[in-house]
Amino acid sequence: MAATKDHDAAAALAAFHESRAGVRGLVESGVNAVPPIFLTASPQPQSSPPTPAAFSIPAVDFSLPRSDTVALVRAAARSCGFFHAINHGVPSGTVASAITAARAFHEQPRAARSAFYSMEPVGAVAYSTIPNAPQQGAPVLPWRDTLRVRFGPGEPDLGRLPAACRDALREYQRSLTAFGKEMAGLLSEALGVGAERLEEAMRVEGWLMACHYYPPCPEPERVVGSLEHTDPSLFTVLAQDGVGGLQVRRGDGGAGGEWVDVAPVNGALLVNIGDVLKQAVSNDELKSVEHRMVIKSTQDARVSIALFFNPAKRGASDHFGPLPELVTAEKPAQYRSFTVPEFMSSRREYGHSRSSIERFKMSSGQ
Ligand SMILES: O=C(O)CCC(=O)C(=O)O
Ligand SMILES: [Fe+2]
Repeated sequence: MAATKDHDAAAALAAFHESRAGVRGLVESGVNAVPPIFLTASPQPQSSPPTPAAFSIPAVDFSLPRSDTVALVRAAARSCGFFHAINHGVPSGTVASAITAARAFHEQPRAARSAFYSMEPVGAVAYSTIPNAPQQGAPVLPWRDTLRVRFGPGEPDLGRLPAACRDALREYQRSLTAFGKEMAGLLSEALGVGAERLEEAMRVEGWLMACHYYPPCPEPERVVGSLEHTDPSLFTVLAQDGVGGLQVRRGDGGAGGEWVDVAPVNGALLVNIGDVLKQAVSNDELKSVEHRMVIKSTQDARVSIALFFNPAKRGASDHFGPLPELVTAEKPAQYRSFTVPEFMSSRREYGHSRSSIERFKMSSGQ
């Protein structure tokens, strides 16, 4: 019985990928019931339960005197792990054009976008519905299509992308690179190790971009946009439209925390701390917080763009571990050092487990 079910799911998954049209393709063809490979065993609440004290993601204003901005980054990165960057210097038109371009890519006619459908990157580009990491009760697929673009190392091969989308995404990545350098300096100062420390240690680059498209769903509570996960990055910067659906886990980062909605803030960029910064640098001073996507709408598609900042130093001898300045007799190193390729191979690019944390965690007595 179970074997038949597995076989059916594998066949349905293969047929879905062969359609090369993504979840958007299903919606275009007028499905009014969600196919089983998208169904979750535990229906998702579309809104977080009302919290006793209203919760909102902290804002960090980049136009304040620098020491004030650093203090806000420090407080947010230690408590919530997420913050909205405001007055961040990235032109609002650049962000808006990138969101429009990502939407245009995902909404172009089926035949045009299916030419890009690929699980693995072709050149710098892959467009697909990325399966969920296998997990008890989790659906095989999320209700989401993703265009991944790799901007480095070297010159990205973006020639195959439609011109409108190519130019806007390139411009956005260029602008975000400057923002990311600024962010790295602020985080470095927030850790008390001097503004240049992170950059000198690892060279911080935002090379991997994920343009997500969450189509409207006829039965939103029965699917997931993204399973809960932490990001395999130093930090991630997210631009999103106004539809919403992102939730973060509050509390100590453990499995018991409640889920709360992250309401989109017009003009803000959402920054979150990833596992590489938490572990390989901060020695658990900063928080890498679990988040997930629920589908909110039966009408509107949601678009978001995640840019993952990571060390550009990726050689076999480039080992990263807790910064020596942050290791003390009272707080010994919580993680052993690792190379970026070692870290990435310990989890999928969009992995949903925290196994990498366990893998690099020092066991007592080590
Ligand atoms: O689309 C979103 O808001 C979240 C995406 C995300 O968490 C990711 O790409 O890691
Ligand atoms: Fe994420």
